[in-house]
Amino acid sequence: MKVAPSILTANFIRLEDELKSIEEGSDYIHVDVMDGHFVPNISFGPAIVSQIGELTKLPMDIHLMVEHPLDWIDKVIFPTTEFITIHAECNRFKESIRRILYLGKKAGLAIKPSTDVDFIKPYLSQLDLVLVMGVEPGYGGQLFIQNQLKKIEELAQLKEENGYHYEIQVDGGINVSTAKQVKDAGATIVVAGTFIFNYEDRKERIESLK
Ligand SMILES: O=C(CO)[C@@H](O)[C@H](O)COP(=O)(O)O
Repeated sequence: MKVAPSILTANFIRLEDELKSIEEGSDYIHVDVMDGHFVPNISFGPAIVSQIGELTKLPMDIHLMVEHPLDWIDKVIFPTTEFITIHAECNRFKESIRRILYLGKKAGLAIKPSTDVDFIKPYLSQLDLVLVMGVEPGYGGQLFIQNQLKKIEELAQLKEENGYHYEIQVDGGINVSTAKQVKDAGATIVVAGTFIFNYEDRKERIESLK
């Protein structure tokens, strides 16, 4: 299981130390950009994403929770940007996937808890990552919605049957118990915020998820 700590829950006053504290054992840093429209919350914009990229050697896994991703994608292309994930529920998501791939980055597509896998089936062959939200996007610290496990199983089956290459990422409500459940269902990357950043021993927390 790959682990991507979500920087949303970190203490931004001590950003550099927070980033250093999760480097060992992590595979990516998950960076949530929120515009206050697609989700009710506002996080930070491209200037902070750029600084995060400079402060850690971890590749950035950028999750755009924004209504108009085409206005944002070009602004979050940095040397360490690995994935850019946009939502299937946002505006012009098909063009957005094309734009991410055109710019040479890996493309992810996220689905909210109420969106079915059927809706994104036609695009799966192009994707490097599918993100199944375990909670309603917008805030850390929520409980994992159990019926999302079926979607992970469905995505794992479609991947196997068709030889697709996407990672199956799960974000929201991840702890040791839900990480085991999503792994058994077929997830390959977990994103965790409060489970890692609300505790002193981050290395131990990351290892427990792996
Ligand atoms: O995208 C989001 C929330 O919308 C997440 O990345 C959260 O930051 C995860 O937080 P926890 O549920 O792990 O506390």
